Amino acid sequence: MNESIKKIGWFNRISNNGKLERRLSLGEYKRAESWSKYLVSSGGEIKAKGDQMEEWSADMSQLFIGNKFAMGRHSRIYRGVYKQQDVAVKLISQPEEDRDLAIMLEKQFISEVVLLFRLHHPNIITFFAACKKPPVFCIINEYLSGGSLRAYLHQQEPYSLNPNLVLKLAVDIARGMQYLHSQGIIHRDLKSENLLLGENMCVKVADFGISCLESQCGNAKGFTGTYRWMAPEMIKEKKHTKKIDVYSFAIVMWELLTALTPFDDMTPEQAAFAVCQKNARPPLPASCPRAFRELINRCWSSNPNKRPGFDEIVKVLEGYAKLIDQDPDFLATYEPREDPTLFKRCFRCHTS
Ligand SMILES: Nc1ncnc2c1ncn2[C@@H]1O[C@H](COP(=O)(O)OP(=O)(O)OP(=O)(O)O)[C@@H](O)[C@H]1O
Repeated sequence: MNESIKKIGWFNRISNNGKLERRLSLGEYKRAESWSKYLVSSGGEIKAKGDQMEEWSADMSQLFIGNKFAMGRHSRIYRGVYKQQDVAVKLISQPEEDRDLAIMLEKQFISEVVLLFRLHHPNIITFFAACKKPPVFCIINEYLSGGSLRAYLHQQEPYSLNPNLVLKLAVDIARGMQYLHSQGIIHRDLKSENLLLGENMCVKVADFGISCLESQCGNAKGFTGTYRWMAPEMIKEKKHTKKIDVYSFAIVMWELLTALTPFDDMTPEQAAFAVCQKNARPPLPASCPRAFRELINRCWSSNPNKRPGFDEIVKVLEGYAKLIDQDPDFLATYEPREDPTLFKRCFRCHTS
């Protein structure tokens, strides 16, 4: 047994009806050896167009599953080892009693796998493989030991993150989103819970369950994103564009600056109403550097056309990062109105 497998300690298995059974001890594991015999037996591969299926389908003889460490609304996430690498295994089980939900989860699974398969970027979670054995689906991604950005922020004192760290994290997120948009994909659920931390506080964008190709997104009717991070046009169920992710990015920047939950004195529905009807936004702290304040205010503008795209956001943030290299106090002392050329300078230092 290799070291990675020993590390995760316990091993689970899926029964013939697709249910995850109790953990196996190491002794039992030796008999079970891997998930292959449980998950692959009835040939539940992903049915997809073309040859992609072959490339996505997990080689189940190479998958070992350890402890559950997180849960989503309809999923459980386990540590695991796949082809000798640390992975997170997301198991989605379709409820027997709710056919509509079961169909929706299957659609989301297929869509997430199709999108993940084509994404390759240092700020996007790395996808390894997937398998489908209704009523259970699994997605195997790289394991990110830092957990979610939300969990990290909730361990910090409010307003305590160093602005330079805020900038570093924001640059990572913006680069991931810039790449995603360059691929024609809208994330539609960008929030700190769907941002994961890897080595050296590198942030990676994750959870593409409700993402879509911009050309195929349609309107947002029946949509299940998260209100506190959701752009007003999305809440109103109008046709939406990539700019909804820019709005959510502004809320994530607010989270970085405050380490709090947006609109935490309201229910999600009250927050949605306040955003749409009263143009409410979570209050930026007085300590917020002006460089961030200006960018955030543009990004969460109620008019999507006034929001910058991620190309511009990345350039601006990278420009700030370069200026910090020259002057570590740059963010504290930045006075934009007295220096109208700053944005241009930022662009120049990025491109030079
Ligand atoms: N690859 C990973 N590495 C480390 N932690 C992970 C990984 N994938 C997921 N997690 C953890 O599991 C949580 C839920 O994962 P994810 O958002 O992918 O599930 P989900 O079913 O789509 O959730 P929801 O539908 O509620 O948004 C994340 O917030 C994170 O804490």
